[in-house]
Amino acid sequence: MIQINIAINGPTVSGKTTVGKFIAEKLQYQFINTRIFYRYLGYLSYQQLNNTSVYNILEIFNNNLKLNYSFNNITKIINNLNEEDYYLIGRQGSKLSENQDMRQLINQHIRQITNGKGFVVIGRDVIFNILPDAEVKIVLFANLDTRVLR
Ligand SMILES: Nc1ncnc2c1ncn2[C@@H]1O[C@H](COP(=O)(O)OP(=O)(O)OP(=O)(O)O)[C@@H](O)[C@H]1O
Ligand SMILES: Nc1ccn([C@@H]2O[C@H](COP(=O)(O)O)[C@@H](O)[C@H]2O)c(=O)n1
Repeated sequence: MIQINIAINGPTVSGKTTVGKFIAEKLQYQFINTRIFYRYLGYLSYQQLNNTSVYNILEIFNNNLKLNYSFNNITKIINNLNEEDYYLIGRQGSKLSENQDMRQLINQHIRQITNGKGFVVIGRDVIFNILPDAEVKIVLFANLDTRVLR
């Protein structure tokens, strides 16, 4: 069967993960949440004794990705962190995500992974920046009150 890529955008708590995983399971596609790569940047930065030197982290990140650190490997590392570390690397990832070189590297990496099709990719900038050529694009919306209740 022909495979495609499906990109899902939407604000926080709009249901991207729930819907994305559901679709991926139904179609037997692979699921990618782009945030994992930003958290991984934060993780590497912490491993380097909180060294936020952008080009140092960028090089390590690039080398690790070349060593086939797949989305699943990275997800395992991140999901095994305790709550405090998970929070800290999120903040660090957020800081580093302001760097355009970092964003380009992550975006390129995601494009490479998904080149063979058969992926559901969720995140803030998936539709417009990462996979503008995805065959199916979904923008999820839930109003603020609903999202707060969730
Ligand atoms: N259609 C829905 N109706 C009710 N609750 C929902 C619905 N979709 C998702 N939820 C609930 O809302 C919460 C957030 O959902 P989800 O993690 O899928 O959102 P998200 O957009 O991926 O969020 P984030 O970007 O913050 O990670 C979860 O507790 C989920 O069970
Ligand atoms: N597509 C994305 C995803 C994430 N980020 C940045 O990473 C930080 C960590 O992600 P969380 O969704 O887990 O908070 C986040 O704060 C963003 O700064 C991004 O830039 N683009």
